[in-house]
Amino acid sequence: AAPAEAAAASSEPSSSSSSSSSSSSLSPVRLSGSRSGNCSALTPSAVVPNGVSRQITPHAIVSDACVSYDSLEKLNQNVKPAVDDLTHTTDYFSYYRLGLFGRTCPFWNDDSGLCGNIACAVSTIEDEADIPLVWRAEELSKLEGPKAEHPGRKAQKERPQRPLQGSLGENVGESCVVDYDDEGDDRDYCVPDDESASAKGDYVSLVANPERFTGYGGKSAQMVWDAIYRHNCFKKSSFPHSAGLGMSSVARGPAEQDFRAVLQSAERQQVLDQQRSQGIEGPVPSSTGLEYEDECLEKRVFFRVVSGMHASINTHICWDYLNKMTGERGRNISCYVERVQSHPERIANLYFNYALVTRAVAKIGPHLQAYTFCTGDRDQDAATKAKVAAVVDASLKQPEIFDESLMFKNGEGPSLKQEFKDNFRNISRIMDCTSCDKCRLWGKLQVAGYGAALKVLFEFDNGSGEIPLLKRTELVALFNLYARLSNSVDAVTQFRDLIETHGVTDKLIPVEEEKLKEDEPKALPDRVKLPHAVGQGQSKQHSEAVAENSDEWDGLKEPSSGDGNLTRLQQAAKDSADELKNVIAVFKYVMGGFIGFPRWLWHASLYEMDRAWRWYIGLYVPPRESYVEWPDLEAIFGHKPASANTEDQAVEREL
Ligand SMILES: Cc1cc2nc3c(=O)[nH]c(=O)nc-3n(C[C@H](O)[C@H](O)[C@H](O)COP(=O)(O)OP(=O)(O)OC[C@H]3O[C@@H](n4cnc5c(N)ncnc54)[C@H](O)[C@@H]3O)c2cc1C
Repeated sequence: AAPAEAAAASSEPSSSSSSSSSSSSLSPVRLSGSRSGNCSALTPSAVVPNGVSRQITPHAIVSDACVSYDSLEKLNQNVKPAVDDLTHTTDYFSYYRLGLFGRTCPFWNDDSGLCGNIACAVSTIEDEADIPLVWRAEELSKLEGPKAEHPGRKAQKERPQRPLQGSLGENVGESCVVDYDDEGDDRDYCVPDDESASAKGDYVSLVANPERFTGYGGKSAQMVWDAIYRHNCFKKSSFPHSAGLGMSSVARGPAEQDFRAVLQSAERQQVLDQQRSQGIEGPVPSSTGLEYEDECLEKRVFFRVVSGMHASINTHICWDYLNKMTGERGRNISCYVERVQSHPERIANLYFNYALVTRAVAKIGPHLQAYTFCTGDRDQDAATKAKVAAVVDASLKQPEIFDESLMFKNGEGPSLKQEFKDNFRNISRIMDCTSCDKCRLWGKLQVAGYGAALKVLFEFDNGSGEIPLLKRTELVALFNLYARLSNSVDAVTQFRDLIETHGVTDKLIPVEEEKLKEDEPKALPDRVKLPHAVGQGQSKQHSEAVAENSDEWDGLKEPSSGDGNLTRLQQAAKDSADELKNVIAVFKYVMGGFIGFPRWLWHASLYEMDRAWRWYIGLYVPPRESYVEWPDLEAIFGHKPASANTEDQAVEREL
């Protein structure tokens, strides 16, 4: 993707070239160039020579948008808590329906082992034989949490409130989750028309499957990225000045186009492989046109969206990285520096995407007031609506952010609009070649999210008063994409601070306490935490969870070569911290008792004397106010300790 990246770099404003290449690429992100901040001032930017990565300063305007980097970071301080809350705590936005399984990679033959076969991804990275099973790429790639099949029309009709019959969990508001559109949204917007329409998709939990390091990589991942960057070219007819390697005629149907693309891609891949085997770095044979700096706004935007998505995924991988030998999770600074920070144009593209999606959310937001999120649960519906409104309010704090009205207007612009859309559909199909379920989930969701954002930006006219019709899947994808980008922007700012504190290091920076708690159920089953984790009324679910996790734990219990020691040490340290908290709580309680006792004794004595006097003179005697009771352990500890619950004790004994 080197030439394409150079093209992205070229879209940085040229006004501050003096600050460019000299500064260290390892220094905190510096963004360069400046612009008036007025969207209407947008012009195609000057071209810089291949390979020149400009440094950028915080006050610079993000190219092709109309907002500075630091304004976006400030905006994100409001957006992040709201969008995290929305995507983590509402049923509507935390489950996603998509066709994940049974799809074949339309670009390579699965038999070749290059795609669709998990083994190819695993075998090409480091030798995994020495790695405990739970940390191998194959395991890390698997989807976790509940999964439900899309119910047929009959089930939807017969059980409108419980069409999924509790398969996602008893407390899930199913009317907030089920997508009543049987056509499947991903097919509608992001997958070409000739795709098999048989699968109706599954519902998966986005919260149980966070986007983070999975170990997926090697040739399979490389081919997918290569395909994304090189297959999705704009037709030659739209590029009068583009490279001569493009398609010579316009194919009739999507399948025919794909076929041609596959043939072309195979040829290009051959040349690329040859170049790589000879150690030649440089322009890949491609028909993107970008290497020849076909720099109309639309084509730049298309590339920037893809590159920004790639940068966001890589930022999350480095942010939530796993050392597969020790099971330690943490921030991987050198990974981030290598993959993202040392390429300022990738950061620029990431921020550009953030601006673009913010604009889409702000544009559609007011229309969502009329939207019903959960047909069968009024409370959840109201709560979801309020949380969506909070995100939209936050996004509106920066009114001038991206001016979509400048796109698809001049020159070849209008003819590019359909291609833009088709290319996104194509990218969605390429995602089926990702042989890692979790990566495919997030890859597809994000592409669908960009598809929805582009639809909002370019299909709906602000002035017309027309209400944009987004389907459930598109809305869920859009807001979860926004949450991903918001987390990436936040991670970029936090990595900047980490680099200042730790320098560029290979050592993982531990994830703070809160994050560890989220991760524990995967890394350390509940059985380990039983005495602390069991709360009131949880015993049944708890014992089920223990049963479910016990296999996983068995894999970790007696690691053959000391693997997992660090994780258990972390757990031991956490247990000690919990105990210390309990001791402090008891200490405070006892000391509070001592201090309050004289006062209490004085009041109780006066009260009792008053009662005695009343009894003596024959007046009404009020009931006694003082009595002896056991301390309320829940109030002291903030939860009911396991030992106080006999049912839970039984579970403990069983184990
Ligand atoms: C759809 C998809 C989703 C994925 N999700 C995950 C995931 O959730 N967790 C996980 O651990 N792994 C995931 N991966 C794998 C991950 O993206 C990398 O491919 C893998 O970590 C190997 O990284 P790499 O350093 O070889 O370079 P890659 O990230 O594979 O990059 C390949 C080439 O693309 C170019 N490039 C890199 N970044 C950019 C950019 N921002 N803009 C332009 N060009 C760029 C570079 O020239 C690079 O050499 C996913 C892969 C795909 C295709």
